[in-house]
Amino acid sequence: MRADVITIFPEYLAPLDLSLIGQARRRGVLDLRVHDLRDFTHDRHRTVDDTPYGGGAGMVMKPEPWGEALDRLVAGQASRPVLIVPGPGGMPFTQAMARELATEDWLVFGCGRYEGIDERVYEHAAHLAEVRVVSLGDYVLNGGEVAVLAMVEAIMRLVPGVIGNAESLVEESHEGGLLEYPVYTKPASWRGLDVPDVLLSGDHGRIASWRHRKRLERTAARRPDLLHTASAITSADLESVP
Ligand SMILES: CN1CCCC[C@@H]1Cn1ccc2ccc(-c3n[nH]c(N)c3C#N)cc21
Repeated sequence: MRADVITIFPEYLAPLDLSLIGQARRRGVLDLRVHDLRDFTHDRHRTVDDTPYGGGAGMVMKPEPWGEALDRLVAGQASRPVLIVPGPGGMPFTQAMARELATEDWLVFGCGRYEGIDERVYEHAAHLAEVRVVSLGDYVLNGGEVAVLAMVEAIMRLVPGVIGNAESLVEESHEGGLLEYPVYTKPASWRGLDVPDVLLSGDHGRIASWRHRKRLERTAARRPDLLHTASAITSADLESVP
C-alpha cells in the first residue's frame, strides 16, 4: 500500500516513524510519504492561506498550493487514489471504513488547517481521485493532522504484513460489531483482586464463551447502539442482555 500525506505540519506525522507502522515502512510493506504543502508555494513567505471571501473570522487555505500538490502527486499516474480529507462535517470514520480503505492500493490524505480548504480544491480533486471527506468524531479539532494519525493507524494495521499476528485482529473492539472483552495477565492475584477462574481453567471452549459473553455485556453497557447491527451476535444473545 502507498499512502501520501499532505500537510503544513509534516513534523506532526513523525509518530508514523514509530512502532508497527514505522517497522512496516522500513520493511517496505507500507510506502508512506509525507509532503509539506509549503513546498508547493512560490512566494517568499510560502503562503498557504488568505482571508475568506464573504468575510468572517479566520483564514482559508488557498487553492493554488493544493492544486499543485495534487497535480504533482496524482496527475498522469496510472492509478487513481482515494483522497481522504478529514473534516468535522465528514462521513464518520468507522472500523468498517478502515477495513475497506485497507484494501485500497493508494491513499492520499489532505490535512486542512485554519477554517478549512477552498471548496474548489475538492471540485478539482474529483477529476484526479475519489474524494472522501471523513470525520473522526463529533468534536472540533484545529486541523486534520491528528485525524490522519488516527486514520492511518486504524487502516494500516489491517494491511496484511503490518501486524505480525493477524489473529489479534479477530476479536478486537468493533470487529463483528462488539467491543473487546476484558484482558488479564500475571499475577493471578493482585491487591486482593483475582483473575476470573475460567481464564485459568485451560478449557478453551468455556473461555471463548466467557469472552463472547463479556463482549456482549460490555457492548450493551457502553455502546447499546451497536447491538442491533453487530454481526457477531445471535438473537439469543440479544434477548440475554438487558
Ligand atoms: C475549527 N475550524 C473551523 C471549523 C471547521 C474546522 C476548522 C479546523 N479544521 C481545519 C481543518 C480540519 C480538519 C479536521 C478537523 C476535525 N475536527 N473534528 C474532527 N472530527 C475533525 C476531523 N476529521 C478540523 C479541522
